[in-house]
Amino acid sequence: SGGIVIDDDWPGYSLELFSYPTHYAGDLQCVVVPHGVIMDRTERLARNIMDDLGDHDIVVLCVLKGGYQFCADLVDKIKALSCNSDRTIPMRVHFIRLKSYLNDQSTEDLHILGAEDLSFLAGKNVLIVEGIIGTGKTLTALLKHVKAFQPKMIKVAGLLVKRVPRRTASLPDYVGFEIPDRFVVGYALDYNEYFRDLNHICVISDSGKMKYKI
Ligand SMILES: O=P(O)(O)OC[C@H]1O[C@H](OP(=O)(O)OP(=O)(O)O)[C@H](O)[C@@H]1O
Ligand SMILES: Oc1ncnc2c1N=NC2
Repeated sequence: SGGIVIDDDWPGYSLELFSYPTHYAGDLQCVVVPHGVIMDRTERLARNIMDDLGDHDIVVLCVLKGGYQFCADLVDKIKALSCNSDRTIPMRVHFIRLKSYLNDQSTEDLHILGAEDLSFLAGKNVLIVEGIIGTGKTLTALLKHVKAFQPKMIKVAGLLVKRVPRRTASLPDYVGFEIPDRFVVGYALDYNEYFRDLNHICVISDSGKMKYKI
């Protein structure tokens, strides 16, 4: 499934209805996905993953930096399921860094750091965990790279999938939310390294873009 679909014309929640760091006052336009809803959706994704991969040990490949919060919470939910059921999966977690954004634009130069040698993936079940799929360039490059090491199976969990005109990557196997094509921050998603310390997924305001522009 494409996850919870958030329509283009949905105005989002007003910020004054939630708690958020005061240093971001004026930098955010609205709340798109409150933290609590992220956690509840993640809990259900954890169960779906357990149902599909519950009988193989898996290697979780966390895509930094935008995926670290979703990966941490997803692994926690899977662990909680594992210690309350007869189906448990031993999980290993590996971190790789892919960077391609400057301001709110994807750039052409995608750097892959920490993924030089993924030979330990050979024959394993790999779960790639991403915070957001925008243009899909990152995921496309990552899948190509990971496939070269001949894992047994590759599944992708993406918290957010943007509705963009020409997405290159196919939809992830597990999607949290399908969102409009607007630049969002929070829950480890950044704008020039800011807003990772925000719990809710929000749309950045124009003044916020100006304030933290490089
Ligand atoms: O589908 P795409 O258009 O490629 O965008 C998705 C990628 O962009 C962001 O990474 P970024 O380059 O901002 O690095 P960061 O996560 O370390 O901030 C995000 O974390 C995803 O990895
Ligand atoms: O909206 C976004 N916010 C943060 N990072 C990214 C986004 N889209 N692709 C990468």
